[in-house]
Amino acid sequence: MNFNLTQIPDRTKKPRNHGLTMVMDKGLSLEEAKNFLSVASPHVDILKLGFGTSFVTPNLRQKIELYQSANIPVYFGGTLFEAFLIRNQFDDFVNVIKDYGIKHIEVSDGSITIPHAEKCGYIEKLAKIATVLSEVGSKDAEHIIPPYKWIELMNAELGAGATYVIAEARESGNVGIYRGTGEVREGLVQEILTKIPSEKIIWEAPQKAQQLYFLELIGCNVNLGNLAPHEVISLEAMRIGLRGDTFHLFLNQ
Ligand SMILES: C=C(OP(=O)(O)O)C(=O)O
Ligand SMILES: O=S([O-])[O-]
Repeated sequence: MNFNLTQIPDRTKKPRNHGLTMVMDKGLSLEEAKNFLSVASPHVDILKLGFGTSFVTPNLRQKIELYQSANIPVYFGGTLFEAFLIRNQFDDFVNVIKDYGIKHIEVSDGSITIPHAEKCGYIEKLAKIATVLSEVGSKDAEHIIPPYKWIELMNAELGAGATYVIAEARESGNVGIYRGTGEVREGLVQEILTKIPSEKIIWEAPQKAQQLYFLELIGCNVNLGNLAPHEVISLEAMRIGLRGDTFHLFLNQ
């Protein structure tokens, strides 16, 4: 840190196993990615190349190498996994993962329906070649999953070999664990936390009010995901009580 300030809560240190900030890159140029890393690298734990952008983005290999050389694991958004799956190209997906030297994989069913035993089978298979993050929740706002079901799904996916479960919100933060307005489904979140350790959950929380909710509920070392690249530094300040919203949260602890 740049100068001495007392009463700053203890953040876990990189490489962290909790307190993670997961960032979504949905199309930064190589130069933008370099600039982004020059300021935010110490505060980025994992980087998602959002949805199908990897298929389209130029310089994909260099971008992946850039993040990896900064010791930041990269993975393809689960939507890409689903895009391969629905085209019966699971083996091609695995080959792409290997070809690009990717070590983290998201398994999701946000856009398609996969029988859950089958989803767990993919998690089990992929956990043999990489660290699996599995996502629970639908991208369809009409598809409401009751809390007991979220818990069942998360437990089964962790049991199948996922290292983390991601709680769906999309980039917009208005599905899954949130209402259409972006408001947190608090009962759902609190019920999930009675059964699943918070260290194992990455909460997608693209909006500031959502990040604040989880910081107040779980503390500065909550795992948060779908951060926009330009908001990483401000999140880090907010995590440790250096933004108006969290100013009093960690004082005199
Ligand atoms: C970007 C993705 O996920 P989400 O919408 O959950 O952020 C994705 O699935 O690729
Ligand atoms: O696939 S997306 O846009 O969440």
